[in-house]
Amino acid sequence: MALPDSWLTPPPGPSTQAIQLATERQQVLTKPPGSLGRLEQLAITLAGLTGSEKPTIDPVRMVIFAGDHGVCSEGISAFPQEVTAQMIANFASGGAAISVMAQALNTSLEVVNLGTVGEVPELPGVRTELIAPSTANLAETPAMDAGQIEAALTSGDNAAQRAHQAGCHLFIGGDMGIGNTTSAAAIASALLGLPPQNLTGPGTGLTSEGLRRKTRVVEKALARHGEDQTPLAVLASLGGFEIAALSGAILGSAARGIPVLIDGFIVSVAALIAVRQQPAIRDWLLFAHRSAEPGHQAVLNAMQAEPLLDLGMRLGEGSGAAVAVPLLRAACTLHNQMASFTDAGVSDQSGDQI
Ligand SMILES: Cc1cc2ncn([C@H]3O[C@H](COP(=O)(O)O)[C@@H](O)[C@H]3O)c2cc1C
Ligand SMILES: O=C(O)c1cccnc1
Repeated sequence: MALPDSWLTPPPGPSTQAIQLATERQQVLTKPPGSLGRLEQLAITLAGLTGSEKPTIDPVRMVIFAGDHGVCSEGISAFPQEVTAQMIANFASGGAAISVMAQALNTSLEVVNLGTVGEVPELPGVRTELIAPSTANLAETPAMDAGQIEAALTSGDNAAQRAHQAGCHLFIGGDMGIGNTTSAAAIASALLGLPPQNLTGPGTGLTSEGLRRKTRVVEKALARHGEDQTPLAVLASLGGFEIAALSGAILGSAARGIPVLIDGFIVSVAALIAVRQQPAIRDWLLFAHRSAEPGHQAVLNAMQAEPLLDLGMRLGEGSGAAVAVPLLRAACTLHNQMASFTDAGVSDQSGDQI
């Protein structure tokens, strides 16, 4: 299988010199040290990742990967499978949550269609990179064959390459695929060795009866899959086109020195695959929010991630990451533009501790 280089090569480390300079700068800005809370460390982290004492996240690149899931035939979503294709059109026409946020934040938004059961016409802003109309039903057989997973990973890596060529300083990946919370729960169960019951949630809004059925489907998929925890094997067996592309995009961004702002449950599961494959990429990940999907916390714990926001969001599309962009911008602007004690003629903290 011809995997992208980023799947095999460790990413560069953050710049220790930029971290040192940014840490010193934080100490001399006109505020009590530590008073900007997590925004201070965020600026220092971004300095290390961008290799600049004064970091920026702009331009930001957002990419939504879309694909359908064969497991929908098990009745595991509150919504019909056609919604995946319909939402691609909605992304293109500007009506989806992530489209509205991209417009408001003045960021570029790409949509990559990896294959849907419903038909999608050629639309501006939508790249058509069809792999198949959907994955196979992961409760019965592996979701993807070798050629399909390779195509999905490469699609993600190519998106990271486009972001790199465009000089982007932050990558946000988003997901669209009815049924993908089932796939993500199965992947997380396999990788974390936790019971499906702990990781399977209502997704788009299943009833408690629906949730019981979904949990049984994930249990069946895991029994079929077995014990193999190799990231690529888990992804092929239990994943989706968009989840694999997200893993490829995350690895590809880190390999090219682009920090990645991770969205909710689905993107975090894609990140977990990437981290298990290449632990050094963990440094390149910032976590935007805690999804209301109950499995998310265990996935965050596995990566020692403390997200910035906890708003009860459970949409996907990269929407939680988009909502956190102004926080990252604020961290950079404060760090870059505040005056130092010396420049502003403000007295420094006295040596006498009272
Ligand atoms: C209108 C609509 C817009 C969405 N945008 C993201 N998702 C999210 O919900 C789906 C996963 O939930 P489940 O596993 O329960 O199907 C994915 O498509 C995900 O991107 C949406 C879902 C719907 C219905
Ligand atoms: O947190 C997510 O990524 C999520 C939650 C529910 C449905 N779709 C996505």
